[in-house]
Amino acid sequence: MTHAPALLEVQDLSRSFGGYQAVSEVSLQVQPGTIHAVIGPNGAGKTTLFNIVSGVLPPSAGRVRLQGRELTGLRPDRIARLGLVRTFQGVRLFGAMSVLENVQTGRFIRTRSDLAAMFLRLPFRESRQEGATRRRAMELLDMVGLAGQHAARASDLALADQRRLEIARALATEPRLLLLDEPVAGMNPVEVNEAAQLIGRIRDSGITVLLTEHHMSLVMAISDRITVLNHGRRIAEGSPREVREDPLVLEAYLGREDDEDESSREEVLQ
Ligand SMILES: Nc1ncnc2c1ncn2[C@@H]1O[C@H](COP(=O)(O)OP(=O)(O)OP(=O)(O)O)[C@@H](O)[C@H]1O
Repeated sequence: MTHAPALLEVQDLSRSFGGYQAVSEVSLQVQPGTIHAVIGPNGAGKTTLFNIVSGVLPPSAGRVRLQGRELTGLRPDRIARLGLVRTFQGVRLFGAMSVLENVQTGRFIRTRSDLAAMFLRLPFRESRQEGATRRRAMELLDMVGLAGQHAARASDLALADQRRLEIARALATEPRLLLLDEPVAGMNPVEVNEAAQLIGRIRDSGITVLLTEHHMSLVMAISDRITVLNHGRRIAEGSPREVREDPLVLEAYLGREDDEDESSREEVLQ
């Protein structure tokens, strides 16, 4: 089987904190048009990997490329303009702004003067560009199921809706690759199901998704490919079925007697 060139290439990435090696020589390739998950027990290095890929942290060694373009060492806003954007485990919205305005801030990474006007609440003309931005923002709110709440304050939304809004704002930057950091943490089963459908729709709209998540049944249900980390190292990669049956993966989850996360240990066996 021949693969299209990878959209994201992570090559021999390492990161240490003091003497502690949080990520060790991790390589992975994300194919365009896929949902690719990075999983692993607590402390495996998933967030550190995401922080490096999105420019929040520099690596100690290794490189990151998007469509062959070097991202290593670039700042997050520059990386976002090149087409890679992320959400965070803890939701980071502009709480005092409306739902619609939050999505518009994502769009404005390409038009900074409008962004400044909005932050300063300057009366800015409804230019043709601004009108288009607003329409696109409403389309994205519709896609994530929040169009009816566009005028609400972001901080008044329930957690699941805040996560949806964060995704809409990220999509407003028109990414090629969307990184989702634990997108369903704290959600109930109905919300998880809705989030799974949304992530599928995002992939089907042509945006590649790289996500990390502890919710194993979600990961197994929606991922095209899964990379497994343990103690900072890549221990497995493959389809959900291959990963689920990999003895090294089972050992990584089962072999930790001190692991309090019973649910993920049981779920990985499903
Ligand atoms: N800024 C930091 N300073 C020191 N150690 C850190 C720092 N960030 C992460 N670590 C350590 O690196 C290791 C990997 O952490 P990381 O948060 O990347 O794991 P994770 O797989 O995302 O875990 P979780 O699933 O619990 O979020 C952990 O042992 C963590 O304590």
